[in-house]
Amino acid sequence: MSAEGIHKAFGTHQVLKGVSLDVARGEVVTLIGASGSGKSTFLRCLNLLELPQAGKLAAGEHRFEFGTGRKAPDDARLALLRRDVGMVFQHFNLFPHMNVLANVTEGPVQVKGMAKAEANELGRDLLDKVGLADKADAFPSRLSGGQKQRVAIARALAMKPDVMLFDEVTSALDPELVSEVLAVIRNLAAEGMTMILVTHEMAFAADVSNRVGFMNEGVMAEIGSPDDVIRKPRNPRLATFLERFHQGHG
Ligand SMILES: Nc1ncnc2c1ncn2[C@@H]1O[C@H](COP(=O)(O)OP(=O)(O)OP(=O)(O)O)[C@@H](O)[C@H]1O
Repeated sequence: MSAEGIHKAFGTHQVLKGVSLDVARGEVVTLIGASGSGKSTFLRCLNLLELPQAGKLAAGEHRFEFGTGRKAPDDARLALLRRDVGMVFQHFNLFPHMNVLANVTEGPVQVKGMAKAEANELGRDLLDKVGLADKADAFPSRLSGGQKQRVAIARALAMKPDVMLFDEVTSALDPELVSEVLAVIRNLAAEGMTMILVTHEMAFAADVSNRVGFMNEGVMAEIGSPDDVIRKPRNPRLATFLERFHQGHG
């Protein structure tokens, strides 16, 4: 998928100042940067949870262009895009009144009209994939945060997206639960899923990403291999960010 020249302002606050990103099929790209640099906003622009004021977006056969005088895309087009560009959030937002399997099958049944039996089979396969085969009948309130987040990942995968967006999906978890969620993402990467992640897990980012982008004050200040961006940064702002980061997470 690709985004070109994405601009986004909230009121007078220009949060994204022309951000571009091209992600190849099967590629894993991680976005890092200080709090407020625009990482989440950019990610949300990639499936149009936020509508940019200017820029272009292309994902599979979906094409959008934003700018003065252009009409906002209608809900039907947005829904079609979001089928193909799945997203997992910091907070899992599971349906509390549905068991785990129903949470996973809700999308395929309601949005895609998949037959219940087929959806259940798909849902069980996906729960198996995220290590929760034995939790199909459990309700979300009985799960740990790490388990909830793995259900949320299975739910997003149930739509068979071409691209997955992960927005700080381990930030709300107790430290001991982080690795089980990262392991699921790592497996998806190994299977060739195209993914764009925002994370503060720097070692994980260095390990799993094909490329890492450093966002600073609403621009993509640097993008390159994990070696160039995380391990041997040359950009002084990036070096300062990483130094502060390591001090804070020492
Ligand atoms: N819906 C909104 N309305 C107004 N301002 C917003 C909105 N969403 C984000 N912002 C502002 O945009 C700026 C960038 O936020 P964003 O969440 O994209 O940053 P971030 O780099 O992801 O930071 P963090 O690492 O803290 O999540 C912040 O100043 C934030 O307050």
